Amino acid sequence: MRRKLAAGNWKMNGGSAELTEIRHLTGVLPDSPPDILICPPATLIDRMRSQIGDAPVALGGQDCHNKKSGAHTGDISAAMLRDAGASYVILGHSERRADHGETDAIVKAKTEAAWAEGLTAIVCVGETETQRDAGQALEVVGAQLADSIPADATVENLVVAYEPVWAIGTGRTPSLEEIAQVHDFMRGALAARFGADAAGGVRLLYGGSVKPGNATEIFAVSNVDGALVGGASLKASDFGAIIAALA
Ligand SMILES: O=C[C@H](O)COP(=O)(O)O
Repeated sequence: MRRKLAAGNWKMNGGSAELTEIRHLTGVLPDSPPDILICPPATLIDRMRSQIGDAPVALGGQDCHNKKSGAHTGDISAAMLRDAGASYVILGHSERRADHGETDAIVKAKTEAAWAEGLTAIVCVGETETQRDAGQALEVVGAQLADSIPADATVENLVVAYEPVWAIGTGRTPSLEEIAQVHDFMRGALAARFGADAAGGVRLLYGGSVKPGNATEIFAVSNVDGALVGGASLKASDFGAIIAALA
């Protein structure tokens, strides 16, 4: 049985003032919540840890370097994330792939670094609008899965997020049938590579314009085990409603 996961990606948003959102969120959690994760900017992880107290909310980073330490100005290692209180890290988000030229090989190296520090990697995949219009969505997602995920994936160390690039921050979402098609495909691809048991336990998240208004129908889709939420995770009432839809 896969535990559902509601993951919030704050991206490059949030400072001291937004820490109050966490206090509001912990006040509206359902009695039996799914797994909850927030990935704030790295500058906030430590303070957010203090704000959360005993609430069942895990913290994660939004990226890490593939090296443990050294002369890499501006970068953060998986060990540093762990030291700050993170247990997850998002890797290969399309914004990193686009803004920083991250290739599948780089994502794979970062995933190995995350695993070496005991972090669970949320590896992101997803096609552009041009690729979808050309009928290449499954081919693109399949190649990203094959080339971004290292060989020793397990139920504990891997989560996969399907985020069609054209649905991120746009208010547009794929049809429920399209989400099901990609998620079923991903489950099959993972099973072919890692075996049915491991693949059957890896959580598959949908990401891209998830809101309180569409969360329930998306969470009912085959092989959707939760969501990676951007904009709506910044507001406690919205993220709380998405969490409730998953509970
Ligand atoms: O990581 C989160 C995704 O990029 C989705 O962002 P969004 O919910 O703002 O569309």
